Amino acid sequence: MNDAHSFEQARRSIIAVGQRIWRQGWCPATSSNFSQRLDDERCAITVSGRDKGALQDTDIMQVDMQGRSLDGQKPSAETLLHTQLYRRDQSIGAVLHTHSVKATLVSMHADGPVSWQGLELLKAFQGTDSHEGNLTIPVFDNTQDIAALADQVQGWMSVHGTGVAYLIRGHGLYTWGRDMTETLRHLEALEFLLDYYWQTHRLASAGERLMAGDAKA
Ligand SMILES: CSCCC(=O)C(=O)COP(=O)(O)O
Ligand SMILES: [Zn+2]
Repeated sequence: MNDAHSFEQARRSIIAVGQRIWRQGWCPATSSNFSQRLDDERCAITVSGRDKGALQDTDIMQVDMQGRSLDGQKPSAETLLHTQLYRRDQSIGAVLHTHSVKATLVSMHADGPVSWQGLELLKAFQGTDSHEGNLTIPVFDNTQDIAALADQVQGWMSVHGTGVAYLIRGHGLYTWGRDMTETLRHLEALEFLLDYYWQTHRLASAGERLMAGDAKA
């Protein structure tokens, strides 16, 4: 695939994925950012501040793997979180970042990494072929210093492996995969798992309040 064709294909897939996940309510109010690898040196990424449910061709731009604009447009404020992933793992072909209510709730509730096990939907993740598998994703504190956050993510991955996703507290979810189709599957599975986590923990804490005699629980 030549350069122009590959950028055009990335634009089409980012625009389509934006429409699909915006309809789910996972990227409100211009939040979220999406990218797709073009080659070892470049990725296509959303321009900062654009409506992710109504992306136009001009809302997708190119950056190098240090996050520098290659066409004069202003890339996503969180570009370094995408390029960290592409630099770390050559097999990563697409990255999706979203701001769903469930991702935000779970990120605020969890006081450490979030885990799931015993669920059939875990098989949606590349490399997991049984519901008996376990998935754990880290939660990083939010910051406006995205370069520092990218370093922190890199440090975590050096110890624990690349994994498939992470949460940023009070902010949202990052996930990735070998291509956009796999990354979208990971995102949808994670949204299911976050919903499941939230509902089970909410029920558990309501039960605890009932046991403690709080009639309003
Ligand atoms: C209104 S959302 C605040 C910024 C953010 O978290 C986000 O995901 C969107 O930033 P971008 O620069 O990629 O549009
Ligand atoms: Zn964000």
